[in-house]
Amino acid sequence: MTSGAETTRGARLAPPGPPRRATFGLLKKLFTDRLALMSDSAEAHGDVVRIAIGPKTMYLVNHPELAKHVLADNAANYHKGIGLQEARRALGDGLLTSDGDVWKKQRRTIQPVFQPKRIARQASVVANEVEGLVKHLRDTEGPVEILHEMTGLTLGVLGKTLLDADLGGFTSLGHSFEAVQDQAMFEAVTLSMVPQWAPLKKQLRFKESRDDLRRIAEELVEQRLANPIEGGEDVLSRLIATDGTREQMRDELITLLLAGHETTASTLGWAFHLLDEHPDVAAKLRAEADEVLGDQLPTHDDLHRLPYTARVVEEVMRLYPPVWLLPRVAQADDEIGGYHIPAGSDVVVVPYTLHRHPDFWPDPEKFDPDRFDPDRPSGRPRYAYIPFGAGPRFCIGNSLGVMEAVFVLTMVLRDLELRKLPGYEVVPEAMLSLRVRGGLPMTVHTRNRR
Ligand code: HEM
Repeated sequence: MTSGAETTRGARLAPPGPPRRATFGLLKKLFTDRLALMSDSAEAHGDVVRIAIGPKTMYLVNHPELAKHVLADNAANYHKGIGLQEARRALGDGLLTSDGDVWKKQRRTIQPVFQPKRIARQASVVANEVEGLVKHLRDTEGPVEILHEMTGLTLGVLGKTLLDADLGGFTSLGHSFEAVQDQAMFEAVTLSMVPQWAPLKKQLRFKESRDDLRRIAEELVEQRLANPIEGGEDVLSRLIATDGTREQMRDELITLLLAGHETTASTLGWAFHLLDEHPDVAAKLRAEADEVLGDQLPTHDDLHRLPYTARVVEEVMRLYPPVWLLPRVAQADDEIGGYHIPAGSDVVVVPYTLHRHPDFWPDPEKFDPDRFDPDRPSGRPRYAYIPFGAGPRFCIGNSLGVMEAVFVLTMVLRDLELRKLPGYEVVPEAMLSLRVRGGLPMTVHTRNRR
């Protein structure tokens, strides 16, 4: 049968999608170009696409109203899916990967750490960390690898803001997280058909990295147990106060560090790439930084006074949403957009295609921060833009991530000029998060401000 709708369970229709005989081509794309797989499927088959590859059938969701159905209205019917299930081997039952009552209890425990007032109080901590980064970049001779720098920064910020701890000594953290993610994605794209005991280099690297993360998390827990903070509001203090097992505390810590660092670091990597490509946007952002910051560090109140920088961050996350797909598994039969979705199906909401849906985004490939100008009414539905997800699983750290990204861009552009190495090709790599393949080397020049 071709791309037209097929019939399952009597008269109820399955969504359109590539025919079964396309399996080989689909597998190849799944392995080598997952973004093209998503975009081409949406273009060819529309807002709900059925993709059958070998034993797996996935349903891709590319429309705001249907995303709302899966993520919010009928969220109880959907548990976490492809990629995240595999990541569970390293993350255990932390907030990102758990479901049901385990997730609810953990969310209640962690939520207070992310209360807006508490995050606002962390603004000076974030600004100080970014100031350290700017100094370091200024003092570095030769090109810097920007993604590596952003990873160091975002981990440092998480340590200080969430854990009240200095992660500077744990230099392997960034690499270990990368290895764990690589393996989760590898298992997802090979449809978990390669046994975990197979002595592949990737798998060995995964085990070493997982052990490294566990060792670091356990050390942090032990340190805090030995030196408790009376009435501490940080994640470690809260986890300890709720009497979780050491294993739960360890898994939750690993989860928060993973969820909180790579997403923000990727956003910043893409931002520096796009600003390099669009000097007019960089000039506007810089003018705002000069006017609002002067020679000072930004404060939480300044966030409202940096609207253009905030729009740049929003537009970066539209084009390159760090979490480019939101995988779920249907617990019971459902209907999405009039199509039948059997229980047990993999349903994947795709922010990458939603954010480029031609019905909601004119000239979708264009980098245009002013799309988010509140004076330019867009008529866009709320769920056309979901970089932080939606519904009960909405990102817990969104305001911290945005504050960090805005502070980095405003402070770095005020003081420095970063330029991509001539001829360096920037290629997206769609892993658990959407990053720049092979990193982003840039040269750093001190800016003459007056
Ligand atoms: C630009 C930065 C960020 C982006 C784009 C982002 C994006 C997301 C998205 C899309 C989800 C939903 C995943 C799903 O529904 O399957 C999510 C969940 C989550 N994020 Fe973020 N995130 C960012 C920053 C952060 C930060 C700074 C933290 C802090 C630790 C964090 C912690 C989490 C956690 C723990 C979850 C799971 C929440 C739950 O299921 O209850 N994120 N994030």
